[in-house]
Amino acid sequence: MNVIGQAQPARTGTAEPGYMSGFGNSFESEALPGALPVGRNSPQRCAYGLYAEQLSGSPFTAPRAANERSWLYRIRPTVRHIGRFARSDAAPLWRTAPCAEAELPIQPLRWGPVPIPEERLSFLEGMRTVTTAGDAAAQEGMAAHVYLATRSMEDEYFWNADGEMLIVPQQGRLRLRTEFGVIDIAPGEIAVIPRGVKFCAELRGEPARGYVCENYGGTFTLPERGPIGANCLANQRDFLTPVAAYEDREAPSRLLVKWGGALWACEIGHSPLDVVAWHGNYAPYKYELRRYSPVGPILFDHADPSIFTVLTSPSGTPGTANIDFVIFPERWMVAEDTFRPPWYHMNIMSEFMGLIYGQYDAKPQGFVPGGFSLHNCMLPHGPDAEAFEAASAAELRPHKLANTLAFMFETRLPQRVTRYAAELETLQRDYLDCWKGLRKRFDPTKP
Ligand SMILES: O=C(O)Cc1cc(O)ccc1O
Ligand SMILES: [Fe+2]
Repeated sequence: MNVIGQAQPARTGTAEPGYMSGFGNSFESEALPGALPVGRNSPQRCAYGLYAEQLSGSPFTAPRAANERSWLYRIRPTVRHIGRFARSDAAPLWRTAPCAEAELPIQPLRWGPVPIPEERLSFLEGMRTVTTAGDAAAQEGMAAHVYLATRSMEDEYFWNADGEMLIVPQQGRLRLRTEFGVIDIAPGEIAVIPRGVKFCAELRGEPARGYVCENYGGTFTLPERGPIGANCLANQRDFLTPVAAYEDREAPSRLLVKWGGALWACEIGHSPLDVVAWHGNYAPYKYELRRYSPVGPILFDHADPSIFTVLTSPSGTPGTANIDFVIFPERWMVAEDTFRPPWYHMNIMSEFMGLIYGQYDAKPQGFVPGGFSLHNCMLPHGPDAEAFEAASAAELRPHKLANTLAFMFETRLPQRVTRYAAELETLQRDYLDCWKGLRKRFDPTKP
């Protein structure tokens, strides 16, 4: 589906969000009538004196299904949105793989939520890396971050050359002003900002906290549905991409770029969010996680959590994800003669989990909203003793797991913990004790 966005008057940092629906579409949108060239990408002279610029998210020669690019019609080309770059320490706790600065004993790890400080922190300044995996320069792997934001970015803009950013708010709403348009997100929603797309993050009310998966590898896409068919899980039409909205703003501004694991900054005299029209399939989007239609066991057994995959970042090996973004949403539990919570598990993939709200069935205590856990490659995990006892004794009536939303960033690559995470006060040094109560129950005389 292609939708031409509503024409919007020229505005300066005040545009309200408007969206087009679909996933991976060839979208087109213009904020001024006729700004988008018709039937061509590079006219000799663009309307309104705009410059044409292509943004390539895949190599030119990527197969059609994985080929991603957009054409942007803008007030200035990006070469005029940069100046003399100098290293910046604006995000001192942001780390990039490979990063081997800390060593914790191998074991399952869990942290309580990081308190939001009084200090004024922008979305970038408040980025704290918890784990890194792979190698950003090899374009594989990921980093899991927590962000804490107590102020809006003002006349500050950012692009990430190292990866795309999947933003998972846990508390507080954000307005993301991007080159492609404006996206609002709140807890329960996610947004994806592709690699190279300029944006700034503003608070919409209370201070914000959430998680970010920085994806160095293949861009997130929808998983195959296989025998599930054409519907359910994350449906394409529920993904929303913003309509064009530009800023024609002349003001002393700072542009920050994360490139090669380092943060760089330069001073510029205007907003780089100056795209008046654009078309293509490489663009930011948002998604309301409550729209996810879960499919699961309706007679017996607990299916692999891959049935709850929202987005997947492919690696070169089919079926082996660079990252799976998986959620554990509200759902009915109906399986008969079944231990319903997650089973005990060891996995070649490495599992970073977070909780947006509610309670997670395998960990009724200790895993709290805003907290996170890491069950790394081939390290055991599973329901705590309390969850095991309750699930083993429960009367198996249909039961709704309501008001709960946990998620997992699962990667084929082991995740290394940063020094920040290793030294974090909320690291639960007694995490292993949650399984202590799993006493020996074996009795060879009682089949
Ligand atoms: O709880 C976890 O750590 C994740 C998880 C979920 C699930 O449904 C099955 C196995 C598993 O490890
Ligand atoms: Fe697991």
